[in-house]
Amino acid sequence: MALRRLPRRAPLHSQLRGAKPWTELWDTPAAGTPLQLLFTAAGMADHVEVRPSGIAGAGRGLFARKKFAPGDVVVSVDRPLAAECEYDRMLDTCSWCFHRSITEPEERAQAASMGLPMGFIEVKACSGCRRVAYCSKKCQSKAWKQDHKYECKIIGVPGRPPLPPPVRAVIKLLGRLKADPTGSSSKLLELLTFRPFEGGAGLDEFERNNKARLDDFNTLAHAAWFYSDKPNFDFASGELIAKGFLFAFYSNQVRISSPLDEGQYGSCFDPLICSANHSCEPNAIITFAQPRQFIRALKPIKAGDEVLVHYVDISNPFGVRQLDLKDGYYFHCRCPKCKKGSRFAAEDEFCKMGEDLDDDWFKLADELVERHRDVLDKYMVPVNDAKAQERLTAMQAEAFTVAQQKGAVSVDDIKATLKMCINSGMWKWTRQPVPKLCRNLLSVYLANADVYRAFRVGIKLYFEITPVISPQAFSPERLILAWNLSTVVNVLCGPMHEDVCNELAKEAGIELRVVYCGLLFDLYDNIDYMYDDETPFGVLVNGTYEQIIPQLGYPEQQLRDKAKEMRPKIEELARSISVDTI
Ligand SMILES: C[S@@+](CC[C@H](N)C(=O)[O-])C[C@H]1O[C@@H](n2cnc3c(N)ncnc32)[C@H](O)[C@@H]1O
Repeated sequence: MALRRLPRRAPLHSQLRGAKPWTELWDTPAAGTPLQLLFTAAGMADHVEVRPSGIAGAGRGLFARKKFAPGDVVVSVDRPLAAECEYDRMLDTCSWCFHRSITEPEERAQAASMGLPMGFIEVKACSGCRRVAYCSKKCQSKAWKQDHKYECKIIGVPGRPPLPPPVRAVIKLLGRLKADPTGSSSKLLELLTFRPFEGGAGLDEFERNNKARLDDFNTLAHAAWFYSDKPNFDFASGELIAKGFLFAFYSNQVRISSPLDEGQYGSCFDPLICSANHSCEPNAIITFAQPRQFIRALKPIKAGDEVLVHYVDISNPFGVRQLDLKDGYYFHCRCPKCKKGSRFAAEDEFCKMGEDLDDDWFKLADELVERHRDVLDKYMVPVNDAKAQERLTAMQAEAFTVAQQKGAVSVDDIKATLKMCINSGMWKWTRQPVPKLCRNLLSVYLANADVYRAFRVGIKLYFEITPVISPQAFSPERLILAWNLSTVVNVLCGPMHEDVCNELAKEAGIELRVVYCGLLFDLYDNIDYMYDDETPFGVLVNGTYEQIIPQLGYPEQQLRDKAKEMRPKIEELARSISVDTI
């Protein structure tokens, strides 16, 4: 971050002292019940309501007012209130609708030939700032009208380093509030009632626990306020409001990504969506459909049930989930599952008791204890024997460090870590980070166009691992994996890989074309629960299905029966793939 460090300021709690408490500010009759205005504006008042959460200490939560079946849309917003592109996406992704465009000609032609939207979309930089881009005049004009006008001159200053996405979000929110401090924009102040900020208490807690981060945070909030021409408001100091907005964005932001692309396009914050609390056993999920954002039911939800989503990967063991929530969202999870602790959950189980680690692994484990001493707390595995606990914890730290490493990781490093987990006899294939390591291996094989190996790890993931960690067949993980695997199998069915097809048919009785159809059926039957026909992924899946299946010259039911018959064979092949042959 290339921002100049600004002069130290008094701690937030002392600035707040003597000021009107935040809660009082928003309790004026004009403000209405916090969040009610936003709900009414979005027309969701009949579907959901906000009231005290069933999770102790979690503040408010989102509750269903009617019943929802799996896949139903519980909440829908046309575009999140604040949504910003990542630094490296600002010139290839539309800053309004978040469709990405591929700029490299060869890659673009390939994407277009596969029917992928990023092969057709073209973005143009804003002629004012040249820092952000749009895919159409319509998107540009919507963005300008809503809030780009407040940041265009600020971010376009020649030589000024790009501002972090949350700072840009705050500049725009301040601009909106400044332009209309008492009118409809005043409802933006409801953002300050969000946990963990709620009246500045979250910031005070932040200061107690993480002083260094608070300094950075104050610097960024000051920068947003300063660049916005230091606005002030009758009801509170502009800089405090900037802090509140920044904290609300930082601690509640949701990643913007696309199922058709790896990586992150941006981050967003929407008060309606963000009123749902986290659970490690959620009944709903947040999805993004460029630029619409939804909460969709994962399980049946009854009227009166709290709608709970996941903020972090819930297939991780208890300790890792708790830390991810603490680091990313600044709270300790007190969902019903976490209240029971770590001992009984499937994702925390090892194949054997920690004390039963084979002697052969002691030397490696002791080396890892030294290497990961600083993070042992984070990966702690509770075991009765202290030495066994330290060793298993260090192995878990090593496995997660490799699995979460950013940037290029070699196939050898991933495989060595997988071997440690599986050959030590401690990990199941479904215990994290083994699934993550397999997914990383799949990405590397795909990037290297190593189609056969991608197929092997892909079927291991799709037919053996993911059904356990993502039980709903329409979960994004399952659908995305089905799509990736279907493209791999389709390539293997081509003339270049005839030998592979023949060998699989001869050795295992597996017909790859039938496997391909089976994957298309899985996708077609489940896609609507998560991505409707207006989303790029929905269009792609439905379009591929409608083009391919009728061409095959068999009645659809006959193809479905054949795919069903083939399934146990491919599942058996998946199970037979060992850590040495993956
Ligand atoms: C996106 S907001 C959700 C709305 C929030 N409960 C409110 O009252 O504004 C996230 C905040 O809710 C609280 N929260 C959400 N899920 C929680 C959980 N499982 N356990 C404890 N607190 C939770 C935390 O304070 C967290 O920072």
